Amino acid sequence: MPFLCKRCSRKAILKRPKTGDTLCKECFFELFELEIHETIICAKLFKPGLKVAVGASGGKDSTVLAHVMKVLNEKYHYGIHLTLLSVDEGITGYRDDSLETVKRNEQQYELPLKIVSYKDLYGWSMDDIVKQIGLKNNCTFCGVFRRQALDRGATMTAVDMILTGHNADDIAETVLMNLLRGDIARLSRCTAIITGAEGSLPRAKPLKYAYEKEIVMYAYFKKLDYFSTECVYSPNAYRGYARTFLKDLESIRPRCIIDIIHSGENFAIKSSVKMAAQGSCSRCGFISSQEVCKACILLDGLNRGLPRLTTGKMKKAHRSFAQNNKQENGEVTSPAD
Ligand SMILES: Nc1ncnc2c1ncn2[C@@H]1O[C@H](COP(=O)(O)OP(=O)(O)OP(=O)(O)O)[C@@H](O)[C@H]1O
Repeated sequence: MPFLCKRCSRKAILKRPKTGDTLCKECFFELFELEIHETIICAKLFKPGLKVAVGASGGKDSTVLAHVMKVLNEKYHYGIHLTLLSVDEGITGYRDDSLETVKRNEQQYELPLKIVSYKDLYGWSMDDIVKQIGLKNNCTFCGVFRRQALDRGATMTAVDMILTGHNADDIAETVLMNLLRGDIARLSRCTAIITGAEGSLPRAKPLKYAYEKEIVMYAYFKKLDYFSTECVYSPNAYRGYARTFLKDLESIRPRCIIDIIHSGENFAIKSSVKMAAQGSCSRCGFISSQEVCKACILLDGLNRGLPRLTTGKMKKAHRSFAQNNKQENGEVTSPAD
């Protein structure tokens, strides 16, 4: 006997990873989109007229996000102006191919696309950086530069908010990683649906409760055009451990992903714990919790031929930056003078 859809009694074609319910394709699409809509409404993410950029990498998450945002904006009349924003990190054989996908998405979804590149913004592509520093630690440069490049691209196109395709699995992994590292500051903000609202460009994660497996199913059944290759410059090893652990937990108890996110949301941090205040970088003006942001410190290390200095202890890198800055401004004389 065929399985029937739990909602409408038509023939079911899938079992929802999140709940175990058997569903037909139409009910799955409806529920998947409705849950994202409810996440958006509960968090009061949008006001009519808001200019919103979807951080579009061409991968499954951001492609599904762009598609669903377009559907929901029309269906529920959010009144927001959607665009696509891509960062070209300059990774041959990876980002060049995925950007081709984003360019097709631009046509398919009729959304304007802006691409910013590391080469233009920083003078270095990831291919250049890896040539300089090798494969170890290159993710540090890529992650820090990408974060800022999205802010820079958003400023250039005058958008009010950036959406990223972080999904429930990503967030649960991040909770686990921050717990294991004892990083209270990040733990306190990694489950927030919206971050950076004070003084900097807000970023939101509408897929925060969407399971990765369901995102893949949605993309597959909707026949969305996305790019599915891993970065050629090695995955983030530490996240890999958290991912494997989470997948093992999920195979025993699928709810564990949502449970970990809810636990993260309910952490109470003592008011006496000192948190770094977010301000702006004295050099580039973009968001920073230090006087000079990490992107400027990393770039300074690259430009001075000392990139490894900046992948060790950040205090040392900040000291070296300050010393070099003083010398450049003639405030101190070097021992050779
Ligand atoms: N090069 C990029 N340009 C624009 N946005 C990006 C880029 N890389 C990542 N993002 C944004 O950050 C989110 C998380 O990226 P990450 O690479 O950690 O995850 P992912 O699971 O591979 O996402 P995706 O499937 O969308 O590629 C993406 O969904 C996207 O919104």
